[in-house]
Amino acid sequence: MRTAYSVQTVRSAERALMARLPEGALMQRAAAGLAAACAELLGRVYGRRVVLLVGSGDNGGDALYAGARLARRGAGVTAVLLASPEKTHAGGLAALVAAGGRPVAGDRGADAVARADLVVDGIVGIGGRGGLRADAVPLADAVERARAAVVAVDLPSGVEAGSGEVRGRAVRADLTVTFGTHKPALLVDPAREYAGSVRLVDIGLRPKLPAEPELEALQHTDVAALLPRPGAASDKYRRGVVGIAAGSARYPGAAVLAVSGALRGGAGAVRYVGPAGDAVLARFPETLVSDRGPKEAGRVQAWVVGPGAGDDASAVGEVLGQDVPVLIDADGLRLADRAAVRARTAPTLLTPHAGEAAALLGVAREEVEAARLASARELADRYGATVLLKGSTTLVADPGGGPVRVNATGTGWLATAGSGDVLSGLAGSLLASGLTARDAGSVAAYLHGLAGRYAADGAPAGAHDVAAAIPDAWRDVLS
Ligand SMILES: NC(=O)C1=CN([C@@H]2O[C@H](COP(=O)(O)OP(=O)(O)OC[C@H]3O[C@@H](n4cnc5c(N)ncnc54)[C@H](O)[C@@H]3O)[C@@H](O)[C@H]2O)[C@@H](O)CC1
Ligand SMILES: [K+]
Repeated sequence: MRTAYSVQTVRSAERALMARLPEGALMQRAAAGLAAACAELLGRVYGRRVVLLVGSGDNGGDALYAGARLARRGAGVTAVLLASPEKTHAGGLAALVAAGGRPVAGDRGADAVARADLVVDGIVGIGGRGGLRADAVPLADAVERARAAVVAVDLPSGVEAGSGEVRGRAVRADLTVTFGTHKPALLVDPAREYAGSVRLVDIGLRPKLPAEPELEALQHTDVAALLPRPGAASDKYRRGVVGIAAGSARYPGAAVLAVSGALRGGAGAVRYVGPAGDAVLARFPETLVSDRGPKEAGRVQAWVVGPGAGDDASAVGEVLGQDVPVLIDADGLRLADRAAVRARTAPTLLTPHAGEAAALLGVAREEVEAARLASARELADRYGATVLLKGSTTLVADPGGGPVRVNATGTGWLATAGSGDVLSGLAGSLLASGLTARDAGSVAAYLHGLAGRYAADGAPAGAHDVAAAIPDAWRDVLS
């Protein structure tokens, strides 16, 4: 499991660790890791031109000490100081000068950046607020124009460390070297896109961090441990039956696609109710098609409702009244009564994309995209339900707090019609197999993302290809 902690938690863990170490020891650990990553990226250090962008805080201190290490190995190091030398990290600046590095004032930074092989962004780290300040913006522009590789110190400067929001200009890095633990911005879009690849440097912080992180990203082994496996005594009913109430005369395909995901999600059987039974059977004869409403369709262990439902609210209402886990997607989100969702005692999983989440929250879509973490949490609390917010990094938030799951297996190719229907079927199937809403949502997002990669393999793929690739993703996780 990859984890990220809030800025406040990182600060208090750092304080606890620093109290037991000689002064400056933590910064030396950080700088050593940073310098090693820079050297690796450069290949050869001797004779290369390194430019440090140095803000007035400890983030700048890290950059200066790392720059001193590179200067001692023969790099030509220029430190662009955003603040006056008196307001710059004193120890770091002295170390850089002693190693032969050259400090210059901020207004000479753009020229230096243009000639650099490597730029180290130490403008601001976890102490930053509200995008880059005006004096740092021309440097960020110069960095974007430059051919140099860009390494961000702890975080790309300008992103909001704790939320992943980017409210203004921020530096775009090829690599971010972060210390002690990931910060939420390194896992959540849009900030994540600014970070490039991320390397975590161990500075000994882990024992001081609490058990519960702010964010969790599942890895293969975590997903493997959660996947349902049939035992010797399993039959189709014990493996779980998932009910799909989806599709309409206008959108029969949504039903077919939701069933296609559900059949690959581990439930023992898929039951379908709705007007698209013929289309479903034509494609998947193993489906149990019922011509009654959800209430009379027979037992299921979980329901999926909403994909392609159009404007028919009756199925949503019937499903919400049943005391089994329910996943609500697409049209169902609009049709579901919030009070009815809140009143449920069995788990509910809502799976909106940013536009649907915005409609439920009564804000603009752009606001949800800018503040994904806060939006997922807010929606979960308003509905008293688990929320899976789709996107290039999918988030899964439980109501009432606790770590939010973040999934990064997705690919841009998944942004294709019907792909969400497949995800809802898959997640519903996992719910029927007995996973919690949080686990079902995050495992489904993980498998769906991997399946998207297999299906696309560098070229466009349709939603039905994604569904067909789920078994490959499943095998990959277990191997
Ligand atoms: N505390 C610790 O034990 C450690 C801290 N480390 C480094 O220290 C950093 C945190 O240092 P600080 O608390 O000094 O804070 P930062 O260095 O992140 O930022 C504070 C400075 O940035 C300026 N600033 C704030 N917002 C800005 C903006 N929007 N645009 C431009 N400048 C802005 C402020 O004036 C302040 O001087 C971490 O990110 C990490 O790089 C590491 O050395 C590891 C150990
Ligand atoms: K930085």
